[in-house]
Amino acid sequence: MRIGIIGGNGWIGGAVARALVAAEVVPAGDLTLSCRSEPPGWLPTAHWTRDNQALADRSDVVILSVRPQDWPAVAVAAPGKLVVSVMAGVTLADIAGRVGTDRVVRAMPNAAADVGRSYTPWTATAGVTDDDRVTVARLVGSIGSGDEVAGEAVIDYMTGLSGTGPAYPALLAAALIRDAVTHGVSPEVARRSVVAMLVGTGRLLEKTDEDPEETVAEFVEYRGVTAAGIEAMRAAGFDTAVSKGLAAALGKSLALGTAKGPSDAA
Ligand SMILES: NC(=O)c1ccc[n+]([C@@H]2O[C@H](COP(=O)([O-])OP(=O)(O)OC[C@H]3O[C@@H](n4cnc5c(N)ncnc54)[C@H](OP(=O)(O)O)[C@@H]3O)[C@@H](O)[C@H]2O)c1
Ligand code: PRO
Repeated sequence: MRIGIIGGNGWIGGAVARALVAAEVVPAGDLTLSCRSEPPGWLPTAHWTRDNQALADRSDVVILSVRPQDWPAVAVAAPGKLVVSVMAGVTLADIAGRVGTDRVVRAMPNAAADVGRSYTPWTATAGVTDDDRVTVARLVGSIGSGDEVAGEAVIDYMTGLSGTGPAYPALLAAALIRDAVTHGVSPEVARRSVVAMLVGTGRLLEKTDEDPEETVAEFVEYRGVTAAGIEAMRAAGFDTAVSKGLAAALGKSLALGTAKGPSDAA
């Protein structure tokens, strides 16, 4: 299987390329990566090009990983080929029509792909075969875990949830560290403690498979220090802030799909 990544030098395209080679889904020599600027020096045994059509012609699977506002300028035909898009917002119908194939997948990874820990939901057009599904599962598995989900509405929503990856936990971490520092904790200790707390929480939730709602309820029932913190955060609008943030992210994700170019998408 030869794979091409349009936007292969980008944040996500690069992470996927490195993961595909590391997981031996594809040897670097069967990987074609395109970019607009000078090809970079990393992964020198892959085939680098600025010609997206040449990339599509020498690939069995084409991954689209340019920013949504750059998509209108990408002219590429891959008739009948499997095309996997990671672009936010851009619809299956748009991609199928522009590329000329009925085998299209929309997948939504996140930046944790860089450390093999992306959660990547994906959905497919009716033309996608069982063999294609195996291929997509291998691509998704190389950067972490994922699920096939029922339809594009789920992908549009998940773009603003798991697609944001480390962004919301990082937002929380930054607020916790800022507060700790204003209370005299050294920045290094604040950072180390908060990062350890996030990693530990993830591992714990993964291990116990417990609903986080139950974890919170357990702490609230304990009626100690943690309960005081949780209740004050909630009274100050924590849950509302999260809902409003996710609604704004969904709105932007949908808007990216209808934008026609850079100024429209800003
Ligand atoms: N970043 C995330 O956390 C994340 C998460 C989920 C999904 N996504 C989606 O993934 C896609 C890529 O995002 P990103 O963050 O990786 O963006 P990025 O770092 O800006 O990478 C995009 C790459 O696309 C290349 N490019 C643009 N137009 C091109 C063209 N006509 N032909 C070939 N290459 C072209 C750029 O190359 P040059 O540098 O040479 O211009 C750039 O390296 C987006 O659609 C985004 O919605 C991103
Ligand atoms: N990162 C990309 C963005 O912020 C797509 C989902 C997460 O647009």
